[in-house]
Amino acid sequence: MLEARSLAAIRGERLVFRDVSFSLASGGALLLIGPNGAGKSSLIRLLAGLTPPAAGDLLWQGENALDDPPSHATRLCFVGHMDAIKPGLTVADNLGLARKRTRGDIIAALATVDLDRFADLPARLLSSGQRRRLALSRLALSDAPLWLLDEPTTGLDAASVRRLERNFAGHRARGGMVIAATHLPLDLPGAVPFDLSRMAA
Ligand SMILES: Nc1ncnc2c1ncn2[C@@H]1O[C@H](COP(=O)(O)OP(=O)(O)OP(=O)(O)O)[C@@H](O)[C@H]1O
Repeated sequence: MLEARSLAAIRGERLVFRDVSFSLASGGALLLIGPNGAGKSSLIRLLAGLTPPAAGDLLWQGENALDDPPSHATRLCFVGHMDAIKPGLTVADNLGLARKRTRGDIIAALATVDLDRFADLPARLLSSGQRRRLALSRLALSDAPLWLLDEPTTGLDAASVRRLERNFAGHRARGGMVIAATHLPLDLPGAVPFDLSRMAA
């Protein structure tokens, strides 16, 4: 169970949102919505432990999640809106960077985004949508229960969006959780839409 209690975020000198509270159980999903600047990315980064909250608490199984950042990092997989891809490496080697992976694991992860046939291509040759798919393939290599995604479908074609939705459904069926910030329609059955514009400070 992930629980946010009265979270607030300051970016620069400005209080972006306050009083953000929600809880998410195993298998659950939350869709962060709101206009540009509402604080969706700021909240995702806060949930990922990348920036500290200005106020409030984040709990994981009832314990303060941010007291121990390395442990928090092991329970989540964050895919930001920047793709964080090394253009000089092959598609497959981009996935082998974080931890030692078998070639089989990497190809299987690439197959979840239909990029396996590009495994040995230099990543700089990928199109923008393909780069996005490569970034998203990291989800399949992660054992983390909490997936945090910032604008995951930007630049994806319709088939890739459907594939990602199936990957989300599979993760949730295995007890995982998905939190995604998006401006685009995303089929996350049963997801609670969370409108950050209501939380503007
Ligand atoms: N590093 C930063 N320094 C100062 N201000 C920042 C920083 N990052 C974000 N902000 C400000 O915080 C506010 C919220 O930004 P954020 O990126 O969280 O919004 P968002 O809802 O994700 O927007 P978008 O829909 O455009 O992606 C904005 O006013 C932005 O200018």
